[in-house]
Amino acid sequence: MARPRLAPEPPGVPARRAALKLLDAVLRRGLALEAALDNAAAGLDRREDRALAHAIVAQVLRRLPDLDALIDSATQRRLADDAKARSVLRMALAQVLAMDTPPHAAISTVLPLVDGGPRKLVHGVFGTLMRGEAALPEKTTLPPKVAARWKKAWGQDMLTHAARAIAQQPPTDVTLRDTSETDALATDLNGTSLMPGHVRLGDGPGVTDRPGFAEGRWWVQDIAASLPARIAGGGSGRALDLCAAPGGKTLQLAAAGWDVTALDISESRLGRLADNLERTGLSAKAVTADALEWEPDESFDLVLLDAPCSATGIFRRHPDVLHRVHPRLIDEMAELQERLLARAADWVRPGGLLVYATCSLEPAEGEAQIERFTAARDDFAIDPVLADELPEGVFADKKGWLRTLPGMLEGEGGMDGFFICRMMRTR
Ligand SMILES: C[S@@+](CC[C@H](N)C(=O)[O-])C[C@H]1O[C@@H](n2cnc3c(N)ncnc32)[C@H](O)[C@@H]1O
Repeated sequence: MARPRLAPEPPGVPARRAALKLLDAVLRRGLALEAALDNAAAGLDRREDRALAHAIVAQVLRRLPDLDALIDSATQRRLADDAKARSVLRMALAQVLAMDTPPHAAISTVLPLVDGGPRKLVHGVFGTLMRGEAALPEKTTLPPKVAARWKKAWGQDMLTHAARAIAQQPPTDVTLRDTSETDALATDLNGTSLMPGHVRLGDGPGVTDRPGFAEGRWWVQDIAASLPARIAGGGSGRALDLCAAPGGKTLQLAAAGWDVTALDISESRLGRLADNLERTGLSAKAVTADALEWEPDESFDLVLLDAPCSATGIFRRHPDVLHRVHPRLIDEMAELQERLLARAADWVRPGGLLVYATCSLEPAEGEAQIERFTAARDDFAIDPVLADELPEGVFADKKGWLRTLPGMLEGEGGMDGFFICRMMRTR
């Protein structure tokens, strides 16, 4: 017997249904936003719906404590953190208060998600907040545990900058294959350059439709993420890019003249690296392996270890890290980094360079690693990062390493949080 056909959902509802699934995957199951997207959006036919689901959830994650405070102000009994009613209210409010969605569109597309459940409650709370002209506070509230951790590490000022940064969409930076094209491409891309070989995109079409993309004259990479390979310098020797995929730093090293071996444990991420090499016409030898087990045949003139980390430094682009990264994960990552660093160091030839980097705002994944490493290895010395290797307004620490924080380049749109240290093997 033929099954009865389900009536199609009203327009706008499938994207919200996917958003609800995605929000749950991040907040309850602790998955990364990007990693959970394919599964959450599997039933969607239209690319626009997938992008909308992602945008709604990213916006909720940016403003979660402030959205929850509004919801709590309009409920007599506090809704549980993981209550469906709270989730759909977060989504509807984020759309009205931060995405310019008209209130009737925001609420009518989430109510079907609580059919047979707390529909009346959701409608009532939303109505109360709209009638009261609810607004998000000017100053964004960071999740309390993150704020406490970062305040201890970096002080109150950093929190103010981080709160400002999370409320905004970060700019898109690109790194150029050929530094001599900086002025020409800054003009073509309607952007501004903060250092040779860098352009911050201005208004214009989507990234892949911009001049020079198809010919591989540049790739997307935050200016902070471009600094580890920049300070590795140009070279004609052998470079090992350890933990290389999807390959932003491999491309930089290859463009700077290094003979690059790019190693990563993830075959699928190395597939993206292969695509990037093809588009840019650059070359590198790709190796799929676990760096904790692999052994090279010879040593390298340069080893760049862009280690796996908590990724809290890229919270502007991946706001999920603010809600799913916990001290235990940071400790696990720090332990892995320590093991990777010890192996990476052994593969540097005497006189060669080791660059260690993480896109983390946690000292355990940066400063503490290098303090411990240099105390244990007297065959390595920090090779201080110099002012003329950095964009104007960004300075190295007096210990010679570079720590980028929210607030740096703030007037120009900010930069991601990174820790970078260059060391030389002395013997
Ligand atoms: C921060 S990302 C690298 C980003 C990359 N360097 C770039 O610039 O595009 C860290 C990478 O480490 C890889 N990774 C994690 N554990 C690894 C291991 N044991 N051996 C090799 N690669 C590993 C992950 O697959 C991931 O691609």
